[in-house]
Amino acid sequence: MTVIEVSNLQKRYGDQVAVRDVSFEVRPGEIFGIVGPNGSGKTTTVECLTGLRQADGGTIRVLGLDPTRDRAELRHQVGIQLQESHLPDRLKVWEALDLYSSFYAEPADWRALMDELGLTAKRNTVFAKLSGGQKQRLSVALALVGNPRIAVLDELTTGLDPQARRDTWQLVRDVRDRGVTVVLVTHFMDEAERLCDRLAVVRAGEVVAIATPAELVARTELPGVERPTLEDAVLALTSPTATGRTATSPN
Ligand SMILES: Nc1ncnc2c1ncn2[C@@H]1O[C@H](COP(=O)(O)OP(=O)(O)OP(=O)(O)O)[C@@H](O)[C@H]1O
Repeated sequence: MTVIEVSNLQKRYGDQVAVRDVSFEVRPGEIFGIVGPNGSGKTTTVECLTGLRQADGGTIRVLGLDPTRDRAELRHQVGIQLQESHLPDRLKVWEALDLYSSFYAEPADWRALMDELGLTAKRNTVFAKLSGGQKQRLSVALALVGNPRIAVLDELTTGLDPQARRDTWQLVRDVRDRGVTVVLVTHFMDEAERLCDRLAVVRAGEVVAIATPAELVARTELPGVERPTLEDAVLALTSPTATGRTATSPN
């Protein structure tokens, strides 16, 4: 059984091919990571699967639904935290959480989320006066406030301090333990290694490997490198000189 199925996704912006051919499946309750260089199509892919952008080709099914056609229905099932979230400058932290939770039939307890994300002391601070990391925490809280079945998190911990990163990882694990399936776009290999059950590695709009972090490392053979890391493995797969896909099938 799969929660998300992406088959031969394609997306162009004018002449620019952002996603050339992306296919993957996400299983229930897993934390599925998408990694790859800047501009390789990760954000575009997650925007297509959440219905924020319309694909030019291929098919996407999320909980059996089409994200473009069934966007209204999926909105209640999928929580999204995007790279740059903007809220009205004068909206206070608690007001944002209260407002977002009012959009959902069965919201999470926003006060508990505010607490878990270390925002309680900032509850009366307006969005414009939050630090970058605090804005990031708020965007994670807003992605989870609707009690979604799927959470899509794009560069979840960018801008967070080391303690906040670890707290956020724990929060994602807790969310997964409650049965939520997580799709996580990240540039941090420590995050991918600690958090993700499986990773899709993308390069120039194509999936070049799908495997567990440990499998990706085990497959990597680099001259002169005795114990390759996950970063070595991903760089070897995505460097401009890398060719082809790994021996095993992408799924
Ligand atoms: N709105 C847009 N209009 C035109 N081109 C875009 C737009 N959004 C993305 N692109 C282009 O599409 C390609 C893929 O971008 P995308 O943001 O999906 O990559 P990414 O893998 O998420 O990158 P990053 O790691 O830097 O966030 C890039 O070449 C980018 O310049």
